[in-house]
Amino acid sequence: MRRARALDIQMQILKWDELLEDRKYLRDKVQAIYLWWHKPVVDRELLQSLPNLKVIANSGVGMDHLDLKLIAGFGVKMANAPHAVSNSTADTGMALLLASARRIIEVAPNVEYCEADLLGVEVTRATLGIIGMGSIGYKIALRTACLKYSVILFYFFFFPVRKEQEEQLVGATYCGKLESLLQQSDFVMVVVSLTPQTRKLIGKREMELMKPTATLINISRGAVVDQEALVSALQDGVIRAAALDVTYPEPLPRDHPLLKLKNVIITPHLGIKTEKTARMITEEAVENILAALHGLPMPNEVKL
Ligand SMILES: O=CC(=O)O
Repeated sequence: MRRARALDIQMQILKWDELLEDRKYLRDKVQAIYLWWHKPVVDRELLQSLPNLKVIANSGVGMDHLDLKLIAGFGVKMANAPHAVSNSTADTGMALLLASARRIIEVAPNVEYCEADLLGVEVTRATLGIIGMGSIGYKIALRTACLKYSVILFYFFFFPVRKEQEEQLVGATYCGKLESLLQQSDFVMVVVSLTPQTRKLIGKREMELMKPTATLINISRGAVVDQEALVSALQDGVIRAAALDVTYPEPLPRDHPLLKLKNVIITPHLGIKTEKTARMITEEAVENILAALHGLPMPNEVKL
């Protein structure tokens, strides 16, 4: 808001419900949309009804819920919030990794005993493969330094430029092939965005390449992992365990086979949900909106 005043912008914030009512004069005013948790749904009808719309700012990093081509076709700019979300999402990934390694969720209700067969796996000096070296992947790698992890990174093809400086900073080894990352890792952390190229990136074949003692952690989007293949892999001991903050659909139906397995932890897309992150996301969105409205470069513009 301070920034808004400095730039002499008069902002009127409209609630979505107000726009849904048939009040054309309000719709004509709208220049920016801040999408809070994927709402409202941005479809052709909506875009046609907002003739002065210039920018859509998303409250998170993933843009898979948006038809980017359609939006760009209306001449509307788009932005996400990759920096605001990186710490809380990396924390969620680490929490899932540690909880799965030490079987915390499975064991926690049983406070009266500790059976010998409840052995977990050690994380110190394990090998962690991070698929995706965006801002979240990097923050995970940073967090593992104190566990003396051997961190290997696989950049997916939409990170065409290697980030060698970051690799050195976190002591990571770049791994050119997904296959070798899967074969070497004790923990595989999936952090790529969902795109047509990454849909079901981790399927039956990829799980079979993993060690039978390995754990798969997904904090990106459910559809990056083939969920049917995952159920079989977990049932048949192809991999040790999975920890998922994302699934498809969300939430899973109550009778979904994943919910019946002991070697799975599922959290309800908790990734970025902290108070501080919520505030930072909004700040990042406002910065992008103001830049777009002033015709300035947007810090986090998402282009096709
Ligand atoms: O899911 C969270 C995000 O897209 O940032």
